Amino acid sequence: MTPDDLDDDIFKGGMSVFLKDAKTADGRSGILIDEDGIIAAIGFKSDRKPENEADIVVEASDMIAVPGFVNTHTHAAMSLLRGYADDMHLQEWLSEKIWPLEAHLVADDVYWGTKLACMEMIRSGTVAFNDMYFFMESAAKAVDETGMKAVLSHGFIDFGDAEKREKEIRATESLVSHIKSLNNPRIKAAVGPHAPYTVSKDALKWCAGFAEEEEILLHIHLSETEQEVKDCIEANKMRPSKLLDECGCLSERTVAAHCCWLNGEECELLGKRGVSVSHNPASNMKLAVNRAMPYKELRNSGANVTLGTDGCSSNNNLDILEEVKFAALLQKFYWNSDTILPAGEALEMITSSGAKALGFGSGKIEEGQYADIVLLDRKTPCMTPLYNPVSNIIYSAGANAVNTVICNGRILMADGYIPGEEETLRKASEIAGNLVSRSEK
Ligand SMILES: C[C@H]1O[C@@H](n2cnc3c(N)ncnc32)[C@H](O)[C@@H]1O
Ligand SMILES: [Zn+2]
Repeated sequence: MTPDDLDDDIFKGGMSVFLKDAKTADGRSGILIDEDGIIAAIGFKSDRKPENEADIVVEASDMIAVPGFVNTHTHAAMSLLRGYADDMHLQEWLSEKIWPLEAHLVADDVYWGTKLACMEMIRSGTVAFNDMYFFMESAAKAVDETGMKAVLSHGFIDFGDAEKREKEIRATESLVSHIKSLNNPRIKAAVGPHAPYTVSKDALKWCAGFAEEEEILLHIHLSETEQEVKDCIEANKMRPSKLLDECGCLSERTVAAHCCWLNGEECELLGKRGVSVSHNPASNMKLAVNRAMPYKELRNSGANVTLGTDGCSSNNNLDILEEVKFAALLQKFYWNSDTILPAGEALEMITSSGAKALGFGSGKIEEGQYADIVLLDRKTPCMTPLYNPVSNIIYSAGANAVNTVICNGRILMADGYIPGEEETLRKASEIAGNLVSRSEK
């Protein structure tokens, strides 16, 4: 298949797809996806010819099929802020550059910023993400159009101000009811209290109660810096994880991002509550938070450890394959252990553990599951030779090895081509320029 041969109809979804001769990790060949987007069968002998049954046949003899990747912490529309403020101290970066600019955001910015982010994520094999930002109705529209899956939350920040709190409660309720009204299985709502240092205890309790009532996820930043831990102890006489627990914010529906400055007791607590943790190594290194997430303690405690990119202003891209290599390397470097976070576990972080955190199926290529599949081209330099596919995926593959991406059975990218990408790049550059000039007036 070459881009010239591609018929735009193949991107519409609702059709059966046969990935002819695509190899799975366990050595089976060929995957058949039905018109509802479900994996109907894996592994075909030469006497059975599903190409006669399927609406679309993808010639995939050079392809390795892996589960679609999951990014469990990002601020997608921050793609517009890529390169806007770098090499700064975290609190100054947020309060002097990012928040003043975000005050000028409008819904259209978030729509195009999220579309841009989706293009970038699809290019590195991501099918699902967990997003916390503003004007999330517009993010939902962007996600719907690109065909990805996402959990969307309004970034709730009240700084202890009762009036702000009421406004954030209304914004959260309205987003949740909007997303539920879409009735789209690919798009879910979550509650997004930004962090224990920006959200009051009353608001944290409200967020926990509302997430439980609505049976939706709670997405929060936790212990990214040492300073926020010190401030929390001073203000509340307890560490941030304990504070969140007292407010009811820790459960199996919680995704906590960063989690760098946790002590052993906190790791135990997160494990006991069944929290999902999102490790964000690139952002942590760039913002010099000075500690890596305690992977081993968290995993041993039973927490569900996953991976996120954070936003494009602290990363500065959304490439999950780059991120997963950073994760494996940072853990080894920081904890001075050559065996910590081996390739197989790193792959779980961006597939099955990520899917579990967001409630999007098993994150595996299995019959009966929604087809979330990435085809990696083995005929690229970074995939050659192929002694160990898992090793190549984690340590050598780049986004350039990602050839085809399928989400819920719908083809989002085929042979490196994503419909609508050109327009998105043009609009996003234009919108980003306008945003910055508005903020400078
Ligand atoms: C949802 C809110 O989170 C902010 N945000 C983006 N990156 C980080 C980070 N590393 N730490 C804390 N907050 C962050 C966004 O700028 C937005 O204001
Ligand atoms: Zn973040």
